[in-house]
Amino acid sequence: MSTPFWRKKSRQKAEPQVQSVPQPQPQPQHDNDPFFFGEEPATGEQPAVAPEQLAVAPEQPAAPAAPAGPQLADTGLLIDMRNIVKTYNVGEPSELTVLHGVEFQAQQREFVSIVGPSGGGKSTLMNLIGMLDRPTEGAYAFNGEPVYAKSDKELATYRSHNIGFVFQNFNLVGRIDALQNVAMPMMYAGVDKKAREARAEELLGMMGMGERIHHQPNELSGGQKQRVAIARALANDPDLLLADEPTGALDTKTGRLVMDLFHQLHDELGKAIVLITHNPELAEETERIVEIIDGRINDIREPSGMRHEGA
Ligand SMILES: Nc1ncnc2c1ncn2[C@@H]1O[C@H](COP(=O)(O)OP(=O)(O)OP(=O)(O)O)[C@@H](O)[C@H]1O
Repeated sequence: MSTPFWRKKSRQKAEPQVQSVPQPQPQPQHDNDPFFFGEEPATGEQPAVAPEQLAVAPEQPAAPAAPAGPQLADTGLLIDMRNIVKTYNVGEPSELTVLHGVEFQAQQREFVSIVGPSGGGKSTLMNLIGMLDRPTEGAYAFNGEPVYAKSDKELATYRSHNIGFVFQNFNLVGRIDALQNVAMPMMYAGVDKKAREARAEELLGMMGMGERIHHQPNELSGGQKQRVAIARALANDPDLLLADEPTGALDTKTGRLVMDLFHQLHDELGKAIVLITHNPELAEETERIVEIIDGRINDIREPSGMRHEGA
């Protein structure tokens, strides 16, 4: 059998460099809705669905005067997170530190998986990578830009242009069709109706969903819903796709097709992908496997089994 297409590339891994930085400041909690694309659609249009259907907070709190926190040197990395500590319920009896000084980096166009036992902090880290939440301590540069220097409002806009989310349960908006689901992030980004519907149609076509563009989510199979969700994640042409157990709700064969799509997006469109998975075989298909146990990085390895020093 010939080598699968996702095995064919090799990449040079640059060593990240970090400047010494001032002490971080705790940050206020952030709106953590991945489908909040900004306060109002930048087109000035009324959204096709009410904000509550989108789980979009209709009124955002005034942007906090966020301290910039520590600054990282621009290393050329896509993701550069340093000393990330996340404590939930600070100061309450239920206070719980879930991430203990995590260092997480990803190269441009890298396909990384995050694995580890349940409760270890994978989704917490994903929420931080996805800018859905802020850490208690730590620094994060995305494409060289300091993330925590941005207000919540700026972050929502920045996130919608740079990161596409794919979840286990698809998170499509019901009662609107596939085309409108995929077009929605573009409406919030200010793309006019004709252009966004044309792009949504193109993306759905790329996902093999060209025949289903006017189907609503409840008229689609699980695999089809996930393909619509992936098309939506691509709407604003982000550099990064964040996928949390994207095959978890699918049967093996359909999950395989979805995973092949991710490989295609990585290889053909150059998307960086961070995949959270409990499936070791899927993790083995990625370029680097990061294992988190009890809120700490336990191991970083390549699928060949080669270990990185300092893991
Ligand atoms: N919003 C929150 N408030 C308080 N505790 C939380 C919150 N979110 C997560 N936790 C706790 O943080 C810990 C890590 O949870 P997290 O969901 O990040 O783990 P995980 O590795 O993704 O687990 P799984 O594989 O089961 O999804 C758990 O003990 C969880 O109960």
